[in-house]
Amino acid sequence: MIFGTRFFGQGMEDGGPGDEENEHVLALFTILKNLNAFCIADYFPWLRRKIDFDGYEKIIRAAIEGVRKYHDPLIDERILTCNDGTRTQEKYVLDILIKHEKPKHTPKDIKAQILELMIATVDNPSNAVEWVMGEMMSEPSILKRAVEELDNVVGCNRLVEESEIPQLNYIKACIKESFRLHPIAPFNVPHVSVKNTVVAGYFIPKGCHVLLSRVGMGRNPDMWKDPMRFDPYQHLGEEGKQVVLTDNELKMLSFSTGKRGCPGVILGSTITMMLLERMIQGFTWELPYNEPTIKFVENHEDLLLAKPLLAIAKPRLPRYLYPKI
Ligand code: HEM
Repeated sequence: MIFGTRFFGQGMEDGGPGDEENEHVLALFTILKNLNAFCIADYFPWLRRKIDFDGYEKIIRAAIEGVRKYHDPLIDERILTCNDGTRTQEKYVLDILIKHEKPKHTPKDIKAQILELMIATVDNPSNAVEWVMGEMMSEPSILKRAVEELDNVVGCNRLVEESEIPQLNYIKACIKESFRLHPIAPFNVPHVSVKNTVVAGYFIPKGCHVLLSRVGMGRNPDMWKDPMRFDPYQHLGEEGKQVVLTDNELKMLSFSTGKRGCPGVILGSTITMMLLERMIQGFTWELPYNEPTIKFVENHEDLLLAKPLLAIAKPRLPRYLYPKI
């Protein structure tokens, strides 16, 4: 979508990502993991490259280099071919950024924007779906109801399409519940107040760093009944009412809200929904016999499942829907 390539490098023989993409994704996750790290040079820029308590500046510099060694040569080459007229297509985000006229973006801006889009997109959908799959497998009635919804709306002779998302309300509620109970990170990205202000009776001085706790909101017992239980029903509301994955009342934090809220709500919702729908429509899922239970334990630095979910998938639709098997 951004570059017009599925992943960096040649990939594996089976069509999956290879070493280069693994390195790229690992570097993106390192940046994300350290988003809230305390770096003294953020407050006193003249200390940059001089004092680096706990080494966070070094970690982030290395991770950014790890990402940019894949991005930047492609961006530089695309800028050349767009500018000399060899490339006329405006098919991908990169083409659009390069050809944008008012304002005209510099190569430095384009590289920064692409890096931002990459770190903004990579983690939330996969984390939400991994947790929801774990929750569904440990509570099979949830999985059964989700699969029944797909069978009723789509049937078993073709794959679910994006246009059907509005009719898959229960599955949407499962994803929303995953965003509530299992956010990818304990805090939202840091914000800085631009003027003195009062929010909910709290005085926030100008220049203050404001961190919203995603777990504090999503697991708040004053707001949610039995907050540690995975319960998609609490998002369903009245019969026929659409479930939306955003929460502008900030009872929980999925995409956040306001001027700096996530600009990728529709794309992010679609990626997450399609990933889960295709997985549960296309396959039955079981735990391996040597690991029959799921340990719902979170990582220390982020809130990913500490031990990645391991499950066995078996096709459940007619054979012609799996051309590569
Ligand atoms: C399920 C998927 C996603 C979730 C849950 C999610 C959630 C969020 C959250 C919580 C923020 C922080 C908002 C704030 O600072 O208050 C954010 C920011 C952002 N997101 Fe998403 N996001 C998702 C997918 C995407 C996608 C697909 C894109 C790209 C097209 C994207 C682009 C961005 C950008 C550029 C920002 C920074 C906005 C700014 O600082 O002004 N996100 N997202």
